[in-house]
Amino acid sequence: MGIGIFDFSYRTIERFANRYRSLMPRTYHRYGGHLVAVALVSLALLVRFEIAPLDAGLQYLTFFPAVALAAIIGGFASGIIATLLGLILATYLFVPPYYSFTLEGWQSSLWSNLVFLMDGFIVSVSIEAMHLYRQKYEDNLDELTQQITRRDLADKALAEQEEFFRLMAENVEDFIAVLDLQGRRLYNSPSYSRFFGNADAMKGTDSFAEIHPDDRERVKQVFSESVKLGVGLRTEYRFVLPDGSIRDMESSGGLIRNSKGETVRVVVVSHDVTDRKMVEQKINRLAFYDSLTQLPNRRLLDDRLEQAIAASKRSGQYGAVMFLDLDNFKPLNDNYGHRAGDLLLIEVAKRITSCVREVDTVARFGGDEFVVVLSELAGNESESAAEARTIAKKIHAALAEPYWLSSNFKGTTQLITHNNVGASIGVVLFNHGDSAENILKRADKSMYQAKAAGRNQIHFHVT
Ligand SMILES: Nc1nc2c(ncn2[C@@H]2O[C@H](COP(=O)(O)OP(=O)(O)OP(=O)(O)O)[C@@H](O)[C@H]2O)c(=O)[nH]1
Repeated sequence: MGIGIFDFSYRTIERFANRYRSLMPRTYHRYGGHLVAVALVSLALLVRFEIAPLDAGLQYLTFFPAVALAAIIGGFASGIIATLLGLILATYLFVPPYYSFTLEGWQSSLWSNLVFLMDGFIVSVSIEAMHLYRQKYEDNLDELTQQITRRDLADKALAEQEEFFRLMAENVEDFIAVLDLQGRRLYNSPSYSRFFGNADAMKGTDSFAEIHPDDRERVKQVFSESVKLGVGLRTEYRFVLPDGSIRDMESSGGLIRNSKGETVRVVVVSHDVTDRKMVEQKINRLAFYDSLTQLPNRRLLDDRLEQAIAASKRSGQYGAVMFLDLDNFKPLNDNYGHRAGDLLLIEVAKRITSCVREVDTVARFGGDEFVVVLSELAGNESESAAEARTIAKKIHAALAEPYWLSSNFKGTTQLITHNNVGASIGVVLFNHGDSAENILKRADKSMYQAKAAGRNQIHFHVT
């Protein structure tokens, strides 16, 4: 309480002192305090002279408040000036019988002068110490206030960021997950509920569990590589939903690091690309597959043939191209309609495909023409030719089987049986890295020779 009142008085006086200083030009700040010291001591002198009895020895009630005020306003030097001035005035001008400077007077008042001087000094030093202490305290307080303000601002910015992130995560269509370094889920955005029910219930579960088994190991590898390298990586995979349906996903990772720069969390942002994949597949099919038979078209055939030629060049194994044109196909169209012809072409495509291996290619070249590319035949010509001939014969046999086709010719729908579909087949072997164009030309020529030889024949190109 006592300290409180003192502190309040001190601060009030200091406030006035600051006000006083602010009114003075800057160059007079140092002397302003001294001026106040002189003024205060003069005031004390006046008070003492006018009201206090001269011999009452009440200098402490007049001069020391003046010294204290001078020290508060002007600092230590002003306090000392007030002390010295007070000492001279109190001792030599007003205390009888020492109204003048005499040796006797000086000696008699030595002790009281020294005590007065010491008191003034102690008052001035105490107030100066308080000045310094307060200054330091205020500086610390300033620093503390600034720190708190900075922390408040940082906290506010963080809270705003978190709110922004939360709003973003909870309102985007994308899937946002925060995982620990083992791939366990720490957070899943509400969008996950669309796939797996309650997103909150996913907390702590294995994030790889719902990935298609065929993709799981690859995704795990990408995840650990991303953590190891310290960079987020993109990957594609499939989710298997609880109802067994499959969604194509595309994900990219981001890493959260601690203050030491170590990775502590992985943020994965994924989006459902199922629809895009379907459109891509559709476009791809339209660009590279025949819409009627679903076989590769000429464009894809060229590509597959180039690959087969390159592989043959590397391995030294022969490959073969068969050019196949159906015999007497036109009458089927004419007699039973285009639809019946279409159905036959679809069935022919299936039967040819069933005669070859996975590595081989069956393409629809156009109309009733098909091309078969056989890869990885034998290492010598005769053996390869024998293999190709076996496959060509197999195709002949498969095509010769009866067909049951539905026809709606001239407004009536009927089921027809079509027998003995023949095909003229021209065969070319390759292994020297000849161009795809030349190989196809030769195969086409051989097919015409097979036709010329009476149809339903196999003709090998002879070099
Ligand atoms: N139904 C159907 N017919 C087609 C299609 N593309 C071509 N054609 C027909 O297939 C026939 C092919 O003509 P050709 O090969 O000369 O007829 P072909 O009777 O087999 O004659 P050869 O080959 O000499 O035995 C034409 O009548 C075309 O209109 C198709 O996509 N669907």
